[in-house]
Amino acid sequence: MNVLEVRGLTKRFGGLVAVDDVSFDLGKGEFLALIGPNGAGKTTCFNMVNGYLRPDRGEVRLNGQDLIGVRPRKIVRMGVGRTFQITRTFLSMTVIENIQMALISHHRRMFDMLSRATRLYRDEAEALLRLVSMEDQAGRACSELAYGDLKRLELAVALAPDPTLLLMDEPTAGMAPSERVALMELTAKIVADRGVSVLFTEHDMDVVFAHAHRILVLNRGGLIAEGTGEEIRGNPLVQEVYLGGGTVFGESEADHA
Ligand SMILES: Nc1ncnc2c1ncn2[C@@H]1O[C@H](COP(=O)(O)OP(=O)(O)OP(=O)(O)O)[C@@H](O)[C@H]1O
Repeated sequence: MNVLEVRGLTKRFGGLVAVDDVSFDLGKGEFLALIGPNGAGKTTCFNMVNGYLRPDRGEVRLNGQDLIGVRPRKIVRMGVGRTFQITRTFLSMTVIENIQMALISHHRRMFDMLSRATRLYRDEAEALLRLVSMEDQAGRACSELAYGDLKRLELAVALAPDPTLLLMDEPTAGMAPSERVALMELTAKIVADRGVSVLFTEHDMDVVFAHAHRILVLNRGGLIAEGTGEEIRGNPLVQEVYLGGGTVFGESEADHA
């Protein structure tokens, strides 16, 4: 059975059809990229999968269970994780406290902000830190972390609820090209080891072609292509959309700098 099944997903904002009759499947352990120019509808698609937005039409099923109308928190409990930016509040905490907080929230326990020495889920948090090779940074304040380390921490936090599906919206945004490759290699290794499926959006085509098992291309809300990296690179419609946007496959952003 597919982990995720999306059928006829449609969302309008006033007169604009942001997502137009989009259908796709995501298999177990698959790394699926959702790409497209700015405004193509990628984030809107994500937000309908994780319950932040209700579609006007269409179906979303996780392991056969209908997700339409289910609240975002419940969707997380059903196994959909999402990398999210660590906010200002969380920056004031240490690395390990951030992961403990995610574990505590997942297990519906109360987090005692005043008791910094909390031992709750410490072992599990340390295991997650080892997964992203940050065990030596457990006691550091997040505000001191380098950007690449913060992204690795975000990945560990997203894995805390033990998701079967991980949604990653532009996971490498703001990173240097070399850091992007390292983060995606780490992500690919972890998700393969844990059998997690990943749906990710990404503007860096080098990252997409290096890691996606399959690629979906959105343009103006509609799915215009689906296939392997090779198929997508050779697709004339996709080339036209990207060439029109000034992006040439095979050139990294560094080439434009
Ligand atoms: N809440 C909203 N209200 C009105 N229009 C919206 C809203 N959210 C998104 N849109 C519009 O819907 C379209 C799709 O936006 P979306 O953010 O999903 O695209 P995207 O592919 O994620 O773009 P980007 O790559 O720039 O993040 C855009 O035209 C956007 O302006």
